[in-house]
Amino acid sequence: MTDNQSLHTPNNQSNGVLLEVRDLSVDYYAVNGIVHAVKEVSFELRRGEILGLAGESGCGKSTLAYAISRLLRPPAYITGGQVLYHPRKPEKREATSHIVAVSDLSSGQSAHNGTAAASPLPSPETIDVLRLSPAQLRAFRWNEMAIVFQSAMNALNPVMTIGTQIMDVLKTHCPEMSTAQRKERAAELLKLVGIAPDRLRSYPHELSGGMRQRAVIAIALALTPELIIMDEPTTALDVVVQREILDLISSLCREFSTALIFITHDLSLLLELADTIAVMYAGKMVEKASSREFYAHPRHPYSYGLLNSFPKLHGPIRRMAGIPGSPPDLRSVPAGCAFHPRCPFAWQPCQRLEPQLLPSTAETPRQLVACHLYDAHQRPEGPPSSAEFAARYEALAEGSAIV
Ligand SMILES: Nc1ncnc2c1ncn2[C@@H]1O[C@H](COP(=O)(O)OP(=O)(O)OP(=O)(O)O)[C@@H](O)[C@H]1O
Repeated sequence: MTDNQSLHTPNNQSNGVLLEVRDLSVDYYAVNGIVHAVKEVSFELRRGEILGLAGESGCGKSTLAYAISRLLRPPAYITGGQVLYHPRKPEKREATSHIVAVSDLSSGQSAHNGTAAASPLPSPETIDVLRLSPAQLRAFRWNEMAIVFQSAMNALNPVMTIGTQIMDVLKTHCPEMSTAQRKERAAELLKLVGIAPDRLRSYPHELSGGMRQRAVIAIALALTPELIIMDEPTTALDVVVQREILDLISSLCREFSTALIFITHDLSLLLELADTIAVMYAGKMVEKASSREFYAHPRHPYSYGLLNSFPKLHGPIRRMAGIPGSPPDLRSVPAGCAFHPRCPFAWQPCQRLEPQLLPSTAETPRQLVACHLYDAHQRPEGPPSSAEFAARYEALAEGSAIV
């Protein structure tokens, strides 16, 4: 990948923060023990920003996304934290004006007793997502946030035409629209995702996988949400169609300034799509950086290993080292840094102190990393160089002992 390719830097216009996740924790109360799937995860998402969530299978990416969208079901429980959403559009504020605001919650009003819905509040500046009532949540989900799952294209109703399915969403959430307006809007949405409007009359089985996924994206866009969460939306598609869908998602997000949380195992794909990359390991966020910074200098040893587990299309040829071992059982994560048993740099503090997500270096304050290598108290000589990272992982690939 070259510099002039699509390694985006965050959109730093005056458009501020859309979503704040603060110390969010989720446990699964499974029969064989408590799984700490998400642990005190905090991050901010700006309007129009594309955030890519990466990490090995089972590190908590989907659980985090489900928690933000309040789609978790028992045995999953949110055990702490906040999800704060800052709406922008005046018309959207009107649509969600019955949603309880943080300021009103702090005055003691319950979000769950229906009072808020019965007496509409002034347009909230901040929506406390975890405290919305089921009715408020339904409005919030469609008006402000849409979710596209991996299997979404198979979740289309097989006995309803695509047009009916799009128009149903509009009918439920925009009852003021006439049938003709709904039809017009449905055709517009299909066009937007590159499907000919005459396909409104098609049933899902009459569309290819790529077209079904496009139709799902059209449904997600129906109410022009400000935030879309996509969990592995392209994994079931072949690489050519995958590329087309990604280009589509990217251009739609840029066009409408829609923020996107995109989850995938495929880090190389994220580097092309996302403004920001967040890496999770064992339920925690261990690094967050712009795609450009991340690609140039992954700071966490885990990020380095992850990035070097994928072949590069550009730049010098080098060995793919991979990461030895496997992620821990989330019912009993190792003390200290959860990655230390697999880390080629682990030393004493890593076994007892849990590192916090902090600015990596003075020069890269926006690149956050949770690693003692960047803690001047623990390592006064400063973090290792890129060459040292490469050498340690090279040694692992050669089968040398971890230092
Ligand atoms: N219903 C459940 N009961 C118990 N544990 C669960 C349940 N669902 C998920 N988990 C556990 O929670 C952890 C996080 O799972 P999650 O699906 O969020 O990870 P992920 O990073 O999205 O993985 P993948 O990329 O494979 O989808 C895993 O250890 C998983 O085994």
